[in-house]
Amino acid sequence: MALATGLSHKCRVTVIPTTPLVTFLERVQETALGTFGGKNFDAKLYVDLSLKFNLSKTEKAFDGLPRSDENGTVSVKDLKEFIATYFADAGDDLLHYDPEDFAPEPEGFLPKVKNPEVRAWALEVHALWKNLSRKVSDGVLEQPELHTLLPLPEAVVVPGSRFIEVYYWDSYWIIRGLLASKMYETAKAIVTNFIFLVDTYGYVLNGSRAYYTNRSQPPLLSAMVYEIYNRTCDVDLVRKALPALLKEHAFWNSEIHKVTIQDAQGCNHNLSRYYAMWNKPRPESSTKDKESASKFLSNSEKQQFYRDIASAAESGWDFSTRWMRNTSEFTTLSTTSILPVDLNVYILKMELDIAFMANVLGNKATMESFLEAAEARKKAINSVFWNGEMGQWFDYRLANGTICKESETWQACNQNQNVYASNFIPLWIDLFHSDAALVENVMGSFQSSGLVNVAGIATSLINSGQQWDFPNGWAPLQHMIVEGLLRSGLKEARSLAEDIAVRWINTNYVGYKKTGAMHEKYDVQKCGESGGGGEYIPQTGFGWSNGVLLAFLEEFGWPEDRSIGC
Ligand SMILES: OC[C@H]1O[C@H](O[C@H]2O[C@H](CO)[C@@H](O)[C@H](O)[C@H]2O)[C@H](O)[C@@H](O)[C@@H]1O
Repeated sequence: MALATGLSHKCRVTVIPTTPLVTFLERVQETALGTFGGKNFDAKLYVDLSLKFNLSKTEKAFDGLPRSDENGTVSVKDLKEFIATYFADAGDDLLHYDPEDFAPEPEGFLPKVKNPEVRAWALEVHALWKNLSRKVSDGVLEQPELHTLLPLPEAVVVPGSRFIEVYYWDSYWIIRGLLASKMYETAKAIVTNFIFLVDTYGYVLNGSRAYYTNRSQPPLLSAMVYEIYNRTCDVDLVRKALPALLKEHAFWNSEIHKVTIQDAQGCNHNLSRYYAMWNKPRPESSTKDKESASKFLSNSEKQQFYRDIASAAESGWDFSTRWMRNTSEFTTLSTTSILPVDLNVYILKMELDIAFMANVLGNKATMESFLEAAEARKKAINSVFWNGEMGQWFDYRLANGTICKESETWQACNQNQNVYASNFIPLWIDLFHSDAALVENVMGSFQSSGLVNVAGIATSLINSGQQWDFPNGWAPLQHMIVEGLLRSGLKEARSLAEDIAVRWINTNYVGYKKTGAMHEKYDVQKCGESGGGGEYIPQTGFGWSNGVLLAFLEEFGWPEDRSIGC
């Protein structure tokens, strides 16, 4: 249940309270940092622990641990013993699962991949779906209060390494890979879980943990259903999904998300922003967030900063200079006062997908009203974000802090003219391809932007040390831009798309041969190198990278006589 207080509805302090277990585990996390020190410390590990006994017994034992007089530190021996006695291992509640629709070499698998070396590697990556498939244990269903893992009805595919639960936007690219792997039932099971989350919470959560209930992630459920339907023609899936999609659409257009911008002609445009329903440190990174917020003196400044941190996590771009007013100062993070291009593209896609699905189900009224909504959002995207001179769509910064006003007047200087891969995400949507001259303008701007590097598309041009900035390249961003170029129908765009896909496949391959793993992100300056930066060590596994690789190989294939590598 959301708690809302305050005067103006735009400025309401909307917070979804967390569970007593999460609050307790944050205390354990803080103690662990004091005891074990910051080296190799992963704060998330502690909020993922599940209890062996009830919370009050565990808390009593924790409070009884001997602490040093000076700073209250627990000894390494005592804390290790306490953890071993009172907690099951992180990940014990999500069991390995053998997907029934997995075949070692499915019929019709990547028909255009002719090179035997690439084919053998693609089959290894395909086999990773087995490693990454999980099902919630019966223990979680029977005693949910002992776990921060949330019960889900069906199996899931997780990203990998520290990310041992299902994630929302990752799953779109996981599903694209599963479709290339002909694992339609596994793909549908993921969607069924997300429909369950919408039914339960009103939106799809960032991930399936009690500490993620205060926010969503880039909304791609409709895109998942659309892709699965295109392959399977499963009308029942569409019938089950449509009510959840309508609910999700309402969530992203609710008071806290919707912002109205008035253009120079006096026309109002509604757009959406990220807005986490939270104003405290993120439990999975509580110790880090407290440290970052320590420079703020007042409670209300701290609360706003925490909301902006959680909202950046909601954007999937955690963290990036995109959300900072001063790109060299993390504490200027102001996610909630930015209207993001990509979020509005995803919502526009949701509107088009809903119209498509309503048509499949013969619901003409819904179809028409969502086509109208999509047209209005396209107009808004072009009025507020588009910059013809630069050939890009720029994020729009709301004036000074979180918007509390009903609407704001558009000003050119509020477009954030820094170059980000997200400035080109509208290309992903067919609606933006109707004007060939515009597509050519965007393509030229993209090619000269500095984003296209030897091993793929960089996230930005700013090397901030944050993981959603230069020199990192992320699979989802490669995929949306490549697919957008491809769909534009221009011949040169197709060859640029293929060129980028080949660079990406090469870097994935060399990285895999060197380390035996697929990586969460890559360094686009050096072929075969994984990415870095950010608040946790680089992860492997990795759901969306595997998905994008298989989707690229399915689309472009690999000729027998083309060698692979850098
Ligand atoms: O623990 C820190 C943050 O980790 C997640 O974000 C990153 O991993 C996700 C899973 O691959 C991915 O969806 C996201 O784009 C990454 O930045 C998590 O989603 C955050 O909420 C969390 O605070």
